[in-house]
Amino acid sequence: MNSLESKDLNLYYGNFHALKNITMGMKKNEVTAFIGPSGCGKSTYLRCFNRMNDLIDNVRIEGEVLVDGVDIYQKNILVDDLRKHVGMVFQKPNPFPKSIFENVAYGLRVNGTKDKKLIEERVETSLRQAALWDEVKDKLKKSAFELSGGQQQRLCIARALAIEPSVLLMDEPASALDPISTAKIEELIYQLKENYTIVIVTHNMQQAGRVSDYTAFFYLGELVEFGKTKNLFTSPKDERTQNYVTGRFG
Ligand SMILES: Nc1ncnc2c1ncn2[C@@H]1O[C@H](COP(=O)(O)OP(=O)(O)OP(=O)(O)O)[C@@H](O)[C@H]1O
Repeated sequence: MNSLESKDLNLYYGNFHALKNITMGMKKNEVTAFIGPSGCGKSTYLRCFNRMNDLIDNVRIEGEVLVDGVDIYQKNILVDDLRKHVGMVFQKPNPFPKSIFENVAYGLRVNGTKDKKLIEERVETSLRQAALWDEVKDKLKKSAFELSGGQQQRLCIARALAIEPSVLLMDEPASALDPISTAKIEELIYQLKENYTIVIVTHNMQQAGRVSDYTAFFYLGELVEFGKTKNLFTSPKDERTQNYVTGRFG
């Protein structure tokens, strides 16, 4: 079964038709990259899967969006529960003005976890999963703002992992980072896919090639092509995909 899926999905911002009849599915424990020129709808589509678009005025959605086979736009869906299941990491690291420890513990506390030992264990595990533990284990009480940009982004990943989602949506998670931090995030994505379904929006085609199993190419709100990353980059079927992946526009 697909972990994430949409059927005939259309999304409008007011009168603007931003996503046009998107039907596709993303498999469990695979990494899918969304590529395409600026404004083609990648982030909009990504945000459909944890209903982040609900926070934007004037959005209208038609069609179905399924997470583990469940239509997440049904009336009885609890959005907070959905977001526990489908975590998200944004383009710019956005740690809270709290200590490193409290940033990662935050979601657990909000969910009502009181067991101190459990929280400590989960914080350590999440920081290890995010490949940050060794760098911060001696300064967990320090402010998250004392970390570098790359460390802050891994902290945000640890924060997302702490509440044990099964899906991780990443919107250009490395675009604000230097090459070494970017490499760390890419390595991390590779390791995380064993346990998570990951979707990453990226402008960097080399990055899509390195980290993803499947790639979806979007253009002007349409899904133009979707397939195994290797095939999409080496033998694209659509001329627009070919022009984009060979750098002729975008
Ligand atoms: N809150 C909003 N209100 C109105 N229009 C929006 C809103 N957010 C996005 N759009 C429009 O929807 C289209 C898709 O935007 P989106 O951010 O999803 O594209 P993108 O492919 O992720 O772009 P980028 O690569 O630049 O981040 C764009 O034309 C954008 O201007």
